[in-house]
Amino acid sequence: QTRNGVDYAVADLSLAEFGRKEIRLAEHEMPGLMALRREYAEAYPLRGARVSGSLHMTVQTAVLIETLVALGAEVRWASCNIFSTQDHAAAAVVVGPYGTPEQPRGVPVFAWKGETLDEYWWCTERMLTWDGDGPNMILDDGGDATMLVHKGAEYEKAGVVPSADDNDPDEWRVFLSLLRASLTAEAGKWTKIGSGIRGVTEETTTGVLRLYQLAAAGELLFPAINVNDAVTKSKFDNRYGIRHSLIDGINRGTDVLIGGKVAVVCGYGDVGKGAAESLRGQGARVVVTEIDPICALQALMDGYPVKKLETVLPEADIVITTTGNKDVVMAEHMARMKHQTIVGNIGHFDNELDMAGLARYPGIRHVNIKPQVDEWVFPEGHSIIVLSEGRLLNLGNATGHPSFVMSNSFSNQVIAQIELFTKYEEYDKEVYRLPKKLDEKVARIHLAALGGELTKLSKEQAEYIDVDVDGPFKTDHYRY
Ligand SMILES: NC(=O)c1ccc[n+]([C@@H]2O[C@H](COP(=O)([O-])OP(=O)(O)OC[C@H]3O[C@@H](n4cnc5c(N)ncnc54)[C@H](O)[C@@H]3O)[C@@H](O)[C@H]2O)c1
Ligand SMILES: Nc1ncnc2c1ncn2CC[C@H](O)C(=O)O
Repeated sequence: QTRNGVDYAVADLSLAEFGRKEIRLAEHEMPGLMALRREYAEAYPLRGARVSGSLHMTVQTAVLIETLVALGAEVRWASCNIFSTQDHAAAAVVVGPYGTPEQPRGVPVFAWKGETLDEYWWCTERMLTWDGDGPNMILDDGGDATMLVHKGAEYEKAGVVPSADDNDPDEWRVFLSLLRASLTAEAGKWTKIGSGIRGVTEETTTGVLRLYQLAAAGELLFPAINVNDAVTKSKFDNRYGIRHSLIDGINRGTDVLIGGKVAVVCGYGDVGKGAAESLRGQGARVVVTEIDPICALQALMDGYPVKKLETVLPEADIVITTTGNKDVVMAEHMARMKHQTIVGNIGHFDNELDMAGLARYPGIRHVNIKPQVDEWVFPEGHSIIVLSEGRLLNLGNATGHPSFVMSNSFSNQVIAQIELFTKYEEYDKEVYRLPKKLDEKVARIHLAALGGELTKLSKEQAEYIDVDVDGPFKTDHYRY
């Protein structure tokens, strides 16, 4: 739809007032973004930027979007997951701080909670399709927007969109059919869009992996900044954000007592560490599975047994995947689980759980309990409870990470957008990280907001540890 010149597709514009109230409260908890608005108030460094954003459309993301606009950008937005949109936040962003549902004056948003796969890719295409000149920046989470541009340009060059294989996931089939229709409707659309992009800033681990793969293959169409590996992003959002939002999702989804239960956490990276702490904080007996001896040893040193999933299945009450990998919990595993074991994923994509294999399991019966909570009953009688259909449950069953930790992540996003948009000629078609000085700048803002008091190095001390009095305080290879 278009109202007052603002394109949008959201659940219900009348939710905007509620969304605006929560956005106002969130701003107080997002000191990094508010500091950047003050720092760049009159400079408008993003004037001329046309940012296409694919990132969970939450209250926190609304503050990010309105920060980009405050710095001069034009923005179009879609969510990067079919269940993660908060409809009141989406409505508030379309209406804007000064508009009304009748006369919106905000930003085009194409997102609602509970999209189908077809609707998801329709929203993603709309987010990338501008009147006149196309986007000149992408802000991505997981890489779907970047993939649409790259695959679109690739298939335009090949002159054909390939057909999906029989064992391809539905998502890929839907993606290819959207591209087939898009290439028919407008020849050369994606090649043109790709050539107009100055750069992409990527939010998450899985999206960053895809960028490095594109770069390694020499296929990256534009420079990229890996926001995930800013220390003030992944060592905070991935860990402390999950510590907060994992049990939120399990509680809202099932209201099952977590204390005393056996909870299996697959993966002990940044997210897995937060997940284990979240569950142990509720009194669960946490067991970790890992492929990497270093992370496995960390888990043991943190007091968690490290076992193979097959070993711990007979006693597991809760199984959570956090790996960024695929095929971690298969239908055969689920068939061997205890009655009413809770199964969920907090990795970026749903392919960590074998949902297709579960749906095909002989004699399986599906019972929807409520939105994003499904019981799957095996023929011999036991059932499992799957959250958010295997999609990231902290956003599907709850509201994701809290504002303060997203302020860290999104401050890095805004800094990265300014860096790439204003200095894109200095960048090649490679993947970059932000300098440590900017990481420490983000940390300083949030440290102050929590009342932290930094100790000042003397000149002699600085020389002794070979750093500058004002930082950077660590070498590039320091691990935190
Ligand atoms: N839900 C959220 O809010 C949220 C937030 C941040 C990141 N993420 C996503 O979570 C995922 C993990 O992110 P991360 O930063 O922790 O990545 P990471 O690489 O730090 O950790 C993943 C861990 O999983 C392990 N692993 C890989 N395959 C495995 C397998 N088959 N069995 C057991 N362990 C295995 C790896 O060794 C690694 O230690 C990514 O998809 C990321 O995009 C989600
Ligand atoms: N509240 C949130 N708003 C937007 N994105 C969120 C929120 N909580 C988790 N995420 C996922 C983004 C996260 O940085 C990632 O890496 O996936």
